[in-house]
Amino acid sequence: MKLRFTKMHGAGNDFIVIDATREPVELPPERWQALADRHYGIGADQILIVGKPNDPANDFSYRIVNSDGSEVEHCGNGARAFMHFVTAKGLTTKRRVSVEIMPGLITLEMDAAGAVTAGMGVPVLDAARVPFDAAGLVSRREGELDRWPLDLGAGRTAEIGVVSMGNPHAVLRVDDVDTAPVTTDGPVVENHPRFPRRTNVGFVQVVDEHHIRLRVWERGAGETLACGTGACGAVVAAILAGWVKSPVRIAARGGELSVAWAGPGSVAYLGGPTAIVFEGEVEI
Ligand SMILES: N[C@@H](CCC[C@H](N)C(=O)O)C(=O)O
Repeated sequence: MKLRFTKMHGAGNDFIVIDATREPVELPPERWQALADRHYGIGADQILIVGKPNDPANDFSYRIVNSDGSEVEHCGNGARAFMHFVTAKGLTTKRRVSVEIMPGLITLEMDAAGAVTAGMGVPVLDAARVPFDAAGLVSRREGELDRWPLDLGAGRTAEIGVVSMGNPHAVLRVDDVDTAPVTTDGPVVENHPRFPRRTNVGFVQVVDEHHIRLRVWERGAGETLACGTGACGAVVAAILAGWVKSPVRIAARGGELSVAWAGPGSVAYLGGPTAIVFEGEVEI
C-alpha cells in the first residue's frame, strides 16, 4: 500500500506530514521510525498526522511521532507547519483554526502574508506536573525560577529549570551554545531517572534581554536544528529567571523563531518560518 506524504520544515526542524482527514493512518512505532530514518526512509525529526477533530466544534486533530517512533504530546514547529499544510492543501479556508492535540486544544493563526503564529497553551511550571521528580532536592531560586541540581554522574551536576509545554523541557543556561555539551549531556538529561517520561533539553545562551541563542537535544529525536516547544520552554524559564523580557528572538541553528509570553497563567505564542520541500509517495 502506498502512503502520500508532504515533506516540510520549520526553521530546519523537519517533518513528514500525512493527511489522515479522509481515512485514519495507523502504523506501529517501528514503521514510523523506518519512515523517519535518514538513510533507509524519507528522513525527518517528526511525523505529523493531520486528522479530523473528535469534537466537531474544533477544526482538526493532530498527532506527533518522534523519529524514534514514540508518540508525543506537542510540537511547536510542527504546529506552525500544520497550519501551512492545511491551508496549502485546501483543507481549510479559515485564518484561525482550533486543533486537538494530546494535552488539549491549541489555536493556530495565519496572517494575510502567510506567517503563522501558534498559541502553544499555558506553560506548566509545577515540577511534579512536568513531570520532574524533585524529591530530596533543594532548588536555588533565581527570580521566579527554581533551578534544580541534577546529578549527571561522575561528580558532575547541572542546574536545570523545568517547564512543560504539554511536553517536558529541562532548561540549562550556558555561556556559549557553540561549545555547550549538547550531544553529550543532552542524552544523559533526556534519560535521567528524575524525568519519568524522559525530557527535551534546551541549552540557552542569553545575548541580550530580547534575544537568546538556543540548541535543543530533543527527546526521541536527538539534536534538531530548531525546536518550537523548546524555544517556548527556554523563553518561559528565562523570563521567570529575569534573564530576558518578552518578546524574545531565538536564534536556533536552523533559523530564527520568536516567542511572546505575558507570564504565569498566560498562553505562549510562537512564530517563525515554515516551508514545503517536496511531495511524495512511499510504500508502507
Ligand atoms: N520539534 C518539536 C518537538 C517535538 C517533540 C519532542 N521531541 C518531544 O518528545 O517532546 C517542536 O518544535 O516543538
